[in-house]
Amino acid sequence: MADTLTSPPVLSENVAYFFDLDGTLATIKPHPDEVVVPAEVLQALNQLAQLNEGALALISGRSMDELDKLAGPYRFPLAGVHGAERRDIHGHSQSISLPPDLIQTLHAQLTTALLYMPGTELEAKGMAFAIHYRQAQQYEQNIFALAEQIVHDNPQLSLQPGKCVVEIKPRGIHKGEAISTFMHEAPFLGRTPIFFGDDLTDEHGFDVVNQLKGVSVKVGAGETKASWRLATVPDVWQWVIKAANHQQEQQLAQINRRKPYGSLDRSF
Ligand SMILES: O=P(O)(O)OC[C@H]1O[C@H](O[C@H]2O[C@H](CO)[C@@H](O)[C@H](O)[C@H]2O)[C@H](O)[C@@H](O)[C@@H]1O
Repeated sequence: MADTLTSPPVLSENVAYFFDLDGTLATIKPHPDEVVVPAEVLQALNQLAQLNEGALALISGRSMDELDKLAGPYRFPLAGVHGAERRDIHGHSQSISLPPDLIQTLHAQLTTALLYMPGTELEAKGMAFAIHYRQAQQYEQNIFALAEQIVHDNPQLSLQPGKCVVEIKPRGIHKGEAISTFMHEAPFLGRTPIFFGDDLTDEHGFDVVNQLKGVSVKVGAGETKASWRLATVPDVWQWVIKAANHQQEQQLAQINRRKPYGSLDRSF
């Protein structure tokens, strides 16, 4: 079927921006540690945030510590680990926790199981685990079976499949909930949300943004609930830079329109 989704419009004002990280602001790399967001994109994100009273958040499966490192020197509002952690505009953080003995048991169980699947990798994120198999895709089925068994045995957990990864996270946690929480508080409240994401975990976010009559943007190919599409991560970068420049020009034009005659430059 032909793709009917087109590039999202650049919005002018009263926007709340939400961005996923891997596969959206950063191209997918063989290993999670190799990822970067280009400096000019970070600068444009910061400019967008400043032009919108700080209403810009990163909504990611990564931990907030990792997000701060990737977004440095800027500190944006964040939802990490698919929404299990959140930091608001004032820097106040909240996170869901699981019993420490359960975390310890799962860590040991997963570490032991992965010894038999060389090339796979465990990413421990406190209250969640990502099992990566990008370097050992022959184990995909075994990894899913292992994760499904763990979730079956522990009803407080749920599965989050992704790109060459299966994640085990606290049940009921998802990006849609995180975006919804931001949208109920300043400076996001009352604005039109726009959310860019590329993966299954982002579909929860698209749902919420669609309900709020916002703009949902899928990055890359594949079925989606999003209403708009950008083909690649560099397309997202270009969109962000264009949006920042556009909004900056609009605000300058508005300021100039409001200037009283007396303040005109009369230095000729
Ligand atoms: O919600 P996101 O910001 O998209 O984060 C999702 C997961 O991204 C990372 O893993 C993925 O990206 C890696 C780097 O490109 C890639 O090597 C891996 O195969 C992908 O699954 C991250 O490591 C996870 O913690 C995130 O949940």
